[in-house]
Amino acid sequence: MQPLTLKIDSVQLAFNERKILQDIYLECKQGEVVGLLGRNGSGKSSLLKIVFGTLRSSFKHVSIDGNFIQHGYLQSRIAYLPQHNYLPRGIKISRLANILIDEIYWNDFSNLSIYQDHRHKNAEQLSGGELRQFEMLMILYSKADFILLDEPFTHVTPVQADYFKGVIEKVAQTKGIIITDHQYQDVLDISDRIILLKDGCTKPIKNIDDLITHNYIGNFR
Ligand SMILES: Nc1ncnc2c1ncn2[C@@H]1O[C@H](COP(=O)(O)OP(=O)(O)OP(=O)(O)O)[C@@H](O)[C@H]1O
Repeated sequence: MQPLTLKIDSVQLAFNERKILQDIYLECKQGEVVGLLGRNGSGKSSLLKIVFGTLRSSFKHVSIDGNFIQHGYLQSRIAYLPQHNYLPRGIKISRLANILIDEIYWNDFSNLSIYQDHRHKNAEQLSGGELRQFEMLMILYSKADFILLDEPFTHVTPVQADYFKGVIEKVAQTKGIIITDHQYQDVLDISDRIILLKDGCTKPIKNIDDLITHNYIGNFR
């Protein structure tokens, strides 16, 4: 089957007449990881929420293979890992897993020691790091064609971040992934393409020098 393409175009967002997003163009195909970088407050989370459909913008064009998507969260087309915790507190991990995990990934997920050790617990009985691991894994192993990851490496140890990078690369064989995180080296490691969000506009980044030119990172060389 041909890989699907998620297209995000002409997003316009302002808060209290302050323009946040104004010239946005982003594409992601199943099979690729697109890294979205940008300074604090540049609008990365807002853009991901607009694509997912939980934040309204004055204009947007989001489509999958030409079919307009108003609410990405419907029909499991798009899954989104927000910065904050999202799993409901009072439901057992095993029950959530049964609902959220795609059957093709069930063996990968259910054999993980973290699942074996904690499946009988509710989310509120997990440590912050354990909860974040489950939230991340349940998004990555979900049925969605496209995955949006907002700061997946924040609050996790380097070893966990490396493990997540491996899972991202694995599921990206069949899914399209857009990832943003301030651990930019981790993002560079796994991304096929990098887009910088600056002054409300998306800018394709060709190499590390572009990130220096755009003042996203300093020139330490
Ligand atoms: N509900 C809101 N009302 C008013 N302003 C908002 C609202 N949500 C976000 N903003 C502002 O919009 C801008 C973009 O916020 P956003 O969270 O999208 O940035 P970000 O690039 O994800 O930042 P960070 O890297 O710090 O997480 C910020 O200046 C923020 O203060």
